[in-house]
Amino acid sequence: MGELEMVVDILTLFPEMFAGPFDASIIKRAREKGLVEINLINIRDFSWNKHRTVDDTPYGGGVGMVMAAGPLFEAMDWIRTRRGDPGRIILLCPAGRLFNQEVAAELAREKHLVLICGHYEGIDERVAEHLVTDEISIGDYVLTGGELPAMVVVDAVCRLIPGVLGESASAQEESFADGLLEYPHYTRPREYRGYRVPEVLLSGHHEKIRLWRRRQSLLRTLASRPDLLARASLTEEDRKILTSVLEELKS
Ligand SMILES: c1cc(-c2cnc[nH]2)ccn1
Repeated sequence: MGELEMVVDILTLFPEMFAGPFDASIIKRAREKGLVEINLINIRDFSWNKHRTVDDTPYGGGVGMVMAAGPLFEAMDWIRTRRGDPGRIILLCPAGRLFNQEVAAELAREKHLVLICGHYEGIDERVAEHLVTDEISIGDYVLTGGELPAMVVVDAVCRLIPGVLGESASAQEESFADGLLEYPHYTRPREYRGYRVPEVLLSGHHEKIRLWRRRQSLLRTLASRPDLLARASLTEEDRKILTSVLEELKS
């Protein structure tokens, strides 16, 4: 068993939604290795009534229901008694800080995360004001709730935890840690329906292959995500490659 690197407590109304993504592949292996512990906590278990409701009508009137603060505060009390104060208490919501690789790396440094999956028209504001430490959005679209965003965050964060990815994958991680888009990948056969693999990849010339791949990453990033290029950590070699690419485009 590996040393426990991360505990993730997920507060949700639909724990059953998480069966699947966390019971397969890399996250499953990380849990089996004891590197990551993921606990699904049903907010309804902290309901204030025997009907297990956790929402109520909005003060000030209006349509829809609001998720009550009480059950969420009491679920946090329960988590604290079991495991002490979490490093972050994250509310998944459209108004949150946009999630990206940088945020994933920041969260991966924590030992204990709590993710709150909201529902209904909204959550009592006292949760955002007095309970959570971070609000995170996975993009500018409204979903049925915070569960899918929670799965995205857990996936992106857990894969950064030491030991979760295999040696080769984590080595690859290093090469893309500089924020460029990936170079194209090919595997057998050398030709498929007339589509051939680039000759350089068949040459066995490792230095040429490395340069070709780096050039492809820079070209792809320039073409599709110039914003990433502006933020990427480029080497002197990269700048020379980009200069030659731009010269070629001009000619
Ligand atoms: C995070 C949460 C959400 C969301 C939560 N509830 C409805 N949409 C959307 C995007 N990122």
